Amino acid sequence: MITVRVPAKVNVQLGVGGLRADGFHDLANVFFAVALGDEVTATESSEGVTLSCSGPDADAVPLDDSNLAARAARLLAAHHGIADPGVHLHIAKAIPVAGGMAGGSADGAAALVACDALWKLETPFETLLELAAELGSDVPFALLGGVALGRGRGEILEPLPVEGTFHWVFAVADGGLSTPAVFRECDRLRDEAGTGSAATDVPTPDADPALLAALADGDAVGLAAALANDLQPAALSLRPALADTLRAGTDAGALGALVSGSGPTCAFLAKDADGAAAVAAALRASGTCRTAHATYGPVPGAAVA
Ligand SMILES: C[C@](O)(CO)[C@H](O)COP(=O)(O)OP(=O)(O)OC[C@H]1O[C@@H](n2ccc(N)nc2=O)[C@H](O)[C@@H]1O
Ligand SMILES: Nc1ncnc2c1ncn2[C@@H]1O[C@H](COP(=O)(O)OP(=O)(O)OP(=O)(O)O)[C@@H](O)[C@H]1O
Repeated sequence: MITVRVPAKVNVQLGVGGLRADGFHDLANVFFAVALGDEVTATESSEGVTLSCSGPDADAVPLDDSNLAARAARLLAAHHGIADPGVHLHIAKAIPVAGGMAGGSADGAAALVACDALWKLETPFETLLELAAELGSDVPFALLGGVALGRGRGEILEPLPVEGTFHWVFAVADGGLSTPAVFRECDRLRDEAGTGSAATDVPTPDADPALLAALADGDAVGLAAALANDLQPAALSLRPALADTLRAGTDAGALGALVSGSGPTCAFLAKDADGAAAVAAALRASGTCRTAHATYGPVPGAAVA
């Protein structure tokens, strides 16, 4: 039996370029791995690839072959020519489902690492990264962890230097948002703005030097000032009540706030651990979210516990 711990992510910068011919967008995606995470346990089985899930959101997690953990197990087996893989994967789910924190991607990355260890395959890390990119744009980062710049559709990763620990709060919404729907709404808003086509007139984004410097210096105030998410207007357009959540967190003393990835989870940067606990308590009392968690990062990527 192998248990793998895997982090959720927040995008401290999510620059979204034009819509590509393949339906994806080029990104300048600064991923940041946080301690709020899932655990995936792989056990030998003679009954094919099977799944179970526990945690408050377990009912929202599909237990069929669409689950990214099952897809990861099958992909790894196919890569090694294993015709009839057998594994039971149990997901202990703490990452909000469809929350913009890459929960499914995290489980896919964790399943790659867990099955690789269970089946004693010793797959090179570079190969695991390639398999991860086949599963989804966010999956390679869940393997890598830390802080990294993702280019292309987010899968071409460059680790970034970071100093110290940053303290975060995540406000979990009722219900999720569909990632493709949020990208579509981003394009629709851009087309509607009359500044050109969302497909052809959006420059390729780049990482913000001020944000990179704040990360490298361990400067929470500087990072808070540089937080930026091009998907935020789209998430707010689809879920206007998120503006109340963002305001409640900043009113409670957060240094900075933004929608996490495609949302609807909102992320708040705090001064220190006590500040994060206070912001989380205020958010829980505000009635503007289902719950709120204080956590920290960066933390490593998917690894055997
Ligand atoms: C919003 C982010 O979470 C930020 O990290 C990611 O960009 C989304 O990554 P993901 O959930 O792994 O997404 P994928 O499973 O690769 O793609 C789902 C869908 O999201 C849209 N998508 C995703 C990534 C990207 N760079 N451009 C896109 O337009 C596409 O419609 C795609 O069909
Ligand atoms: N292991 C999994 N855990 C949760 N959802 C999964 C999983 N595998 C597949 N899914 C499906 O993926 C959908 C998106 O879930 P997920 O939690 O990955 O969203 P997300 O965090 O918004 O993703 P991202 O931030 O990568 O865009 C779910 O609604 C569910 O149908």
